[in-house]
Amino acid sequence: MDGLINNHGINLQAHEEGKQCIEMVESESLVMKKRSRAYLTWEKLEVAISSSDGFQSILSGATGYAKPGKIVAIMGPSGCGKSTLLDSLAGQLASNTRNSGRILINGRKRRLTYGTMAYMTQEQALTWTLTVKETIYYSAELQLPKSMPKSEKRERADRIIREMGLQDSVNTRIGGWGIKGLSGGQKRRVSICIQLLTHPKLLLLDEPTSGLDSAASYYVMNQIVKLTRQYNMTVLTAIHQPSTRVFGLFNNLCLLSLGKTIYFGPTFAANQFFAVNGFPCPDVESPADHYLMTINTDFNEVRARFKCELNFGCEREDES
Ligand SMILES: Nc1ncnc2c1ncn2[C@@H]1O[C@H](COP(=O)(O)OP(=O)(O)OP(=O)(O)O)[C@@H](O)[C@H]1O
Repeated sequence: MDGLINNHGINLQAHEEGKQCIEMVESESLVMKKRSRAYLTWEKLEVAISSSDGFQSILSGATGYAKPGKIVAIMGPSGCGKSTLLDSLAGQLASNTRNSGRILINGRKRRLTYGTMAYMTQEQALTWTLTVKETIYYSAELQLPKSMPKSEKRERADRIIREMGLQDSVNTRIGGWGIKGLSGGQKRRVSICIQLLTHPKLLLLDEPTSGLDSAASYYVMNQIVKLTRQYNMTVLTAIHQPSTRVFGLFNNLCLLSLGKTIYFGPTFAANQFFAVNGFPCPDVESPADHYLMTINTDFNEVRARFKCELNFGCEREDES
């Protein structure tokens, strides 16, 4: 890992990889070859909300990329802008916001439409009284094209149910208040199944493991990793305090704090990045927890050292 981070604290590998990714997707010939995949880049995203004093920034200069077959984890303290980043990428910002910046798919500005993108928000609603099978079959009926034969829709639904490990619960009701049904982890998996029905090239997940214990979180994320590779999907997921095992499943980390990118780069290099910049990671169970703790407790120091203005990394104030 030597040479990964220069003395400005810039994560060189991530920087290079990001530049290459942007160059690659902007090459027309490659776009043609890779058109069934989604290379996503976002540059200098700004989001502000209208308030009584004008506009207040909630996302500032966010830049990053995501590649097919890989998962980007978006992490950071509560309220740092994870959902806002996902909403921006999905083109689903609330009407009281103002935004700017560039979002490119395969090097081009385009609307993320049916079949290209699926977005599982935190408030995914399921109908308590339906069984798993009914839920997925109805969703397939609603989401898949009218021209697709019913038998094909059901085949696809059955396969996704198996892939998310729900085959033993197909006849169980979703459940809720007063109705016994699925566990929290199984409900999250049903929600993910619904998003996967259209075989999206780009999958955005907002806290797919919220409320789950570490074993259930690992199961859910591991299934997502397998499907990401199998279908060559481009996946971004916001996640809170993943265990070391879950953290190890991600390819890239986008760490936000107060709407700014503290780190963007490979998960394996995050530890070294923080160590080089004066925040050595002690021998803790979860390095991801350590980064978050650092940001939460030493926030002023982190802000003083990092200007957080550069793409794909941060620049140290004292060396710029
Ligand atoms: N449409 C909106 N109107 C007003 N405030 C908003 C809006 N969208 C986001 N915010 C504010 O912007 C900040 C970032 O919100 P966001 O939901 O992106 O954070 P988050 O990192 O996803 O938080 P959590 O981890 O708790 O889900 C919060 O302070 C939130 O209250």
